[in-house]
Amino acid sequence: ALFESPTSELLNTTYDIIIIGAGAGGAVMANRLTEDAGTRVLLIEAGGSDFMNLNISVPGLSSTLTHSKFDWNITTTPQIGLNNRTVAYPRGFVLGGSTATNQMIFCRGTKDDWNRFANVSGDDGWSWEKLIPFIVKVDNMTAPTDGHNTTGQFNPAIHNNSGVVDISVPGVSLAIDQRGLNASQELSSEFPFNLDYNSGNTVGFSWTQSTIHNGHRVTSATSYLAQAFNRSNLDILVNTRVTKLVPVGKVSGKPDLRGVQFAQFANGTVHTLHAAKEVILSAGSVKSPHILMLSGIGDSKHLKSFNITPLVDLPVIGKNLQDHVFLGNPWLVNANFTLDDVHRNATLSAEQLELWKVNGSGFLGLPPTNQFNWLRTNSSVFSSLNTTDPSAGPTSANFELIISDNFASKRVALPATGRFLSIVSNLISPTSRGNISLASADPFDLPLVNPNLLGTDVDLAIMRSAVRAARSFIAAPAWADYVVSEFGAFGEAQTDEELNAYIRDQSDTVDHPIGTIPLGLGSKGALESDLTLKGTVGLRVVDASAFPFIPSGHTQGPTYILAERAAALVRASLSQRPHGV
Ligand SMILES: Cc1cc2nc3c(=O)[nH]c(=O)nc-3n(C[C@H](O)[C@H](O)[C@H](O)COP(=O)(O)OP(=O)(O)OC[C@H]3O[C@@H](n4cnc5c(N)ncnc54)[C@H](O)[C@@H]3O)c2cc1C
Repeated sequence: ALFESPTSELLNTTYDIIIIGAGAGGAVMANRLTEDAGTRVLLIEAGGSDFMNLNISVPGLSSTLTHSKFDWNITTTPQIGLNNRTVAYPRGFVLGGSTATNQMIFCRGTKDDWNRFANVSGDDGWSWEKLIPFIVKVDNMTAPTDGHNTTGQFNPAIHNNSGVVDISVPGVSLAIDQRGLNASQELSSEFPFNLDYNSGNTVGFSWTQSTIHNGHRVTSATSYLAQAFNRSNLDILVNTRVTKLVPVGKVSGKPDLRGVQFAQFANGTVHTLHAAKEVILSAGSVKSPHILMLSGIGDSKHLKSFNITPLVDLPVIGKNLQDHVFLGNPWLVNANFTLDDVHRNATLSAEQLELWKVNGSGFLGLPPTNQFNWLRTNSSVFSSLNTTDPSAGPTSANFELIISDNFASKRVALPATGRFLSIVSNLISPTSRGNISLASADPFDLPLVNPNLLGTDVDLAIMRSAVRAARSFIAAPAWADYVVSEFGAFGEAQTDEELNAYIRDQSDTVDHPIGTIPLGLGSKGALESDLTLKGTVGLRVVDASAFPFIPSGHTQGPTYILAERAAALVRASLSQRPHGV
């Protein structure tokens, strides 16, 4: 059942499992663990239950979600790599978490990404090969909204048709799509066509796959949670923030963290529930480490400076934050329509919304891009800096080029006139590491978020290669009669120094934080390979904070996959101890 507040019925129930956070990780866990009718689960979500809100459902309205009631409204600390600018750091605050507010691109990660996780965790179960049964449990490839023939746009052989999350290739074709394909053919050694970037090897030019079905956004709430809503062994409590984990005792000298405290408002009543079997922390890469720190788990010195009594000293918590970097590069184009028209013209956009309401068709049902390139930086860039390639291996890109039929910038507003083509350069295998730290000991205060975007010279060099590659792609004959000129500050940036200044001035986040409670052996890892928190019992972390390295793709798919295996691990461990912990 769904609870908008903690009623006495809920407070008097004994739950086997308490899950904190209903995003990508938490929703998978809630679904898979309640498949066993004998397991009683409580899912606690800080945000509300309005996950079918129009602004969430319509893909083309996703830009309205940042700074809305569906957002945690976080701003970063000043970013040294961005000339000390602060940037918005959106995180979903609703059933579905960030899957309800994201840009819907669906990636699985690569063979090398997952094999690296297997290496650093010492567990072959995280390798690509071993994960295939879990990978295919996630996505369900569906027909695009316009029903077009999708031959040559993805490889059906590697997709399941019975996964939980509906995905599709773009449902409306754009005038630039054919030019993109032609450019990849004309420059095939630099931008080779890749039939399916979700094969384990992303490298090349591909059609996008998105969490969109019939023009509607698909979230972890409309997929994993919707399947489980009516199960009598699942309760969902919304509008409620977990403030702290509390030990219920000790097992072999380790704190047993099955106690969960929560409240609806700052200074509101604090309730405590104890899970009979396990607590699953899935509050995402910003809030999961925050909750641990509030509970005395993290870098003891840091915690003591806020008068929090340390419980477990795990200095790595909050410190391995990694994120992708966004930079929109715009060209003025010679076209009589681009998506800029929909963004600028209120009448046209209202017409498109009416069309969408009929059957999900029209431009508002599109993902932010129909095609992209995933590319590797020339190794000479790394040798000239006396360093090695930071990507996980040859199947992983160093950067992504997102082809957008509009002015795509997080820094500069859409100009009043002109039509645009943008290539967003996305630094996909960064070396910078940032951190999450406490701003205060008050659980209703947000933590300090420092993703340290472009914090290293290597990252800046990869970004320069990404801007230069965008220019090479647009130099293909396919664009010759379409592109007029580079626009604004982009056009001025040619030398290395000019490029550095442009990149630092215009870059932003791609909203993919990971790694703040990483899997890994030794002091580099906070989690054992089964995702239990080191030095404790009764607690697992199942969300994007568990990745030791950032996947070289967008992060919702890898989080779903991680959670599918996590659910199998929890179920196996529950079946071995049916009568208690
Ligand atoms: C604007 C934006 C664009 C993105 N674009 C893409 C994209 O195109 N493709 C892609 O693959 N990924 C994208 N992502 C990233 C992707 O959505 C995340 O990687 C993924 O959702 C992470 O899952 P998670 O379970 O770790 O966290 P989340 O999905 O963020 O879920 C965490 C949940 O925990 C809840 N929570 C937090 N604290 C508490 C608390 N104290 N008590 C109770 N509940 C709590 C939150 O409200 C939230 O619902 C984007 C993200 C954003 C924000």
